[in-house]
Amino acid sequence: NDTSMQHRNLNHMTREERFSEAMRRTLYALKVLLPREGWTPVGPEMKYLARAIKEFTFIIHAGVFIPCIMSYGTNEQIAKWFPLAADFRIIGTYAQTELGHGSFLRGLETIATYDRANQEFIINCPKITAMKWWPGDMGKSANHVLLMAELVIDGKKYGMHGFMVQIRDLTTHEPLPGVTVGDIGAKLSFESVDNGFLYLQNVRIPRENLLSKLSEVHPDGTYIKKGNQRLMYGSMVRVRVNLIAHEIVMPLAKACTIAVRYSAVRRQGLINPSKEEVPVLDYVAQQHKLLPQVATVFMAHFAAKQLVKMHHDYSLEVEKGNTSQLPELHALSAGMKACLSEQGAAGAEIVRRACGGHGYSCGSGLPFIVNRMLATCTYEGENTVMQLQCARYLIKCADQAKKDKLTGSVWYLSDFSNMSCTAQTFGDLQEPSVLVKLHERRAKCAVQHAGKKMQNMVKNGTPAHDAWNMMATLLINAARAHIMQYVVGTSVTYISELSCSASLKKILTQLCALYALHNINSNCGDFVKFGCLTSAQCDLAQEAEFNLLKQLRPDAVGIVDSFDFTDDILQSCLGAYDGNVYERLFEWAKQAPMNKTEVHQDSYQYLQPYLHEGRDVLEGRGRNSKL
Ligand SMILES: CCCCCCCCCC/C=C\C/C=C/C(=O)SCCNC(=O)CCNC(=O)[C@H](O)C(C)(C)COP(=O)(O)OP(=O)(O)OC[C@H]1O[C@@H](n2cnc3c(N)ncnc32)[C@H](O)[C@@H]1OP(=O)(O)O
Ligand SMILES: Cc1cc2nc3c(=O)[nH]c(=O)nc-3n(C[C@H](O)[C@H](O)[C@H](O)COP(=O)(O)OP(=O)(O)OC[C@H]3O[C@@H](n4cnc5c(N)ncnc54)[C@H](O)[C@@H]3O)c2cc1C
Repeated sequence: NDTSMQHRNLNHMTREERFSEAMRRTLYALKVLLPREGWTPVGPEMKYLARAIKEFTFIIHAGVFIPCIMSYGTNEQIAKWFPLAADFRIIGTYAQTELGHGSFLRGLETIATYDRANQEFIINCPKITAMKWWPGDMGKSANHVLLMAELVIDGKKYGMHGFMVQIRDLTTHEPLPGVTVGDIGAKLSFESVDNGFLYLQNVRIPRENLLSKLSEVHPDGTYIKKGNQRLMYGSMVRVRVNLIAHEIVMPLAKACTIAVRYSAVRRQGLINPSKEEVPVLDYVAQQHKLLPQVATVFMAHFAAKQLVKMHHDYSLEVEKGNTSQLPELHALSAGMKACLSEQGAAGAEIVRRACGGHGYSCGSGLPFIVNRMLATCTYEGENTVMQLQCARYLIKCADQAKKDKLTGSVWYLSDFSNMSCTAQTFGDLQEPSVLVKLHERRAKCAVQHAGKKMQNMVKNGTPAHDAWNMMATLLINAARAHIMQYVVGTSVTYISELSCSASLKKILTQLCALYALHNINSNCGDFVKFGCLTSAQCDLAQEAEFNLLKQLRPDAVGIVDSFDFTDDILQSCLGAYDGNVYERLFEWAKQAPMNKTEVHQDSYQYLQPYLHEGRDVLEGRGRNSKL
């Protein structure tokens, strides 16, 4: 109810207005509104905030830069920089991606050369492709960066390390000497974020600015490794784990709320010619578009909770020096981020399109969501690259499964029990345990299939790296299959252990079955090819899905209402709680800047001569048409 937090209509603002407004609102919320325990904003307001604010600033400052200080800094460095960053007295970003490289980190070109005489690092972008490009909050906001650069001592390269680099003056906010920095320009989304470019030329920083939890450089230039160097990639794992809830589950839930509510209001066409026009939600085709996406919200939410717990447990172990869980966590987080962002972004577009013409209007609130979700397929690890990382781990585990009993998320690779499906009715295929087994079997076969193909190629003389490249599509499919069995399996377990009313558990179980069956029916080629289902059972799987659509239709609006988004959060003429779609659309359009005058003078000047000629002809004064 705080008017300072109410959204102005984003679609009627310029990019610079949105950038400025997001910064005002973010600082107001985080520094004025929210109670805090040290850095952490606490209380129910924080949860509301994560749902409420459509456009944050300082996402990277808060979500990446500060956690990196904690992950890569020594206690002294944390004591120095954390309080400043936590209180926004320095604004930072995570500057890793370059103009020439984003996925292949070993190809990064920015270098930090140790100057022993002055005990400093000299930072350089040796050529244009080395310029940092994309980091959020970097173009106009940040005055510091956590710069990921190649450490060089006496001509020897030591790989990517993290350096704290000040880029703007703390009084004037002007770029410091040797720093060229700015905004990279208009993007598909994230209009309020100043993703930036950063060109560094002979910028000197003290030796103490190398974040030294995992390695350090002594004054004489001696390099000391202090831990598992893979932890240098830890920031990316943490963001991948956390972004699923924030940037995939939440936006998809908003999109589904809008589309389902609108579909319950929008009447278009007839089912029974003798009856009145129906709400489009009564069309099974519409249910088939919307309800599996609603189910995805819940299943992705449950799986993400499990992954967050796994990351938390791993973090506690790392504090004790045990990094043994890192390979599995990296593979799972990379795969989950890639597969759920792929599903989420596609799902948001499916439900947008299901709203017809008004779904194409920014007044629906849907284009904002769709465009923003598209970015999740690219940032924090481009999806293909992440799926291949996941597949790399699965192939290794499949080899190990031949001699060891595996545990964790890959346990099923060493399960050699009979997994044939005995389903005789579509009801059998709605059973959670049957659906879990089907997904495990499909994943196991997909991993083994990809591995076998590569082994055969290598046996026939193909170099391993070429076999890997040529089988990439199979490997990506194996990664997707692995994640799907993880999502279905964790969701079934989560729901079974949930203490809630029987009616709620029934709905959640139906949604879980719908999610699993929709995945089976969308990938039935795999399920038949790997002998998981017969062709007749595939028919039953389709019947099972259609039956669930029918069962869930009466509760569809109630289910999305349970996400509890206010109208101010949704900012949607189609998804407002009162369902007054047409009045809201008309009111919204009238507020558009284009309508602030009845005649648009700038364009009228071009039209005027022709209109006056037309007027004269119609009033009998003018010459006949030139044509
Ligand atoms: C307040 C809450 C906030 C919540 C968050 C909300 C976020 C909101 C939205 C934010 C918006 C934008 C943020 C975006 C930020 C960015 O995009 S930051 C930049 C992200 N960039 C990347 O992800 C780069 C991807 N590339 C890589 O990670 C590596 O290049 C790649 C892994 C692809 C290859 O690594 P290499 O070392 O070259 O080679 P490889 O041989 O494949 O791997 C070697 C070895 O290392 C293991 N490995 C790789 N990565 C990791 C890792 N991250 N952790 C652990 N281990 C890793 C790999 O498995 C291999 O192991 P093996 O045993 O030899 O098999
Ligand atoms: C909105 C947004 C915010 C961002 N914020 C930040 C930030 O704050 N900090 C930061 O450092 N970066 C940030 N980034 C950059 C982001 O991390 C990179 O864009 C991302 O890692 C992808 O790398 P790339 O752009 O080099 O794509 P590329 O890797 O060049 O991708 C191009 C194509 O090559 C393919 N490809 C690449 N490598 C392989 C491979 N090994 N095998 C098969 N195919 C391959 C990809 O699949 C893709 O199809 C942001 C990006 C966006 C869009």
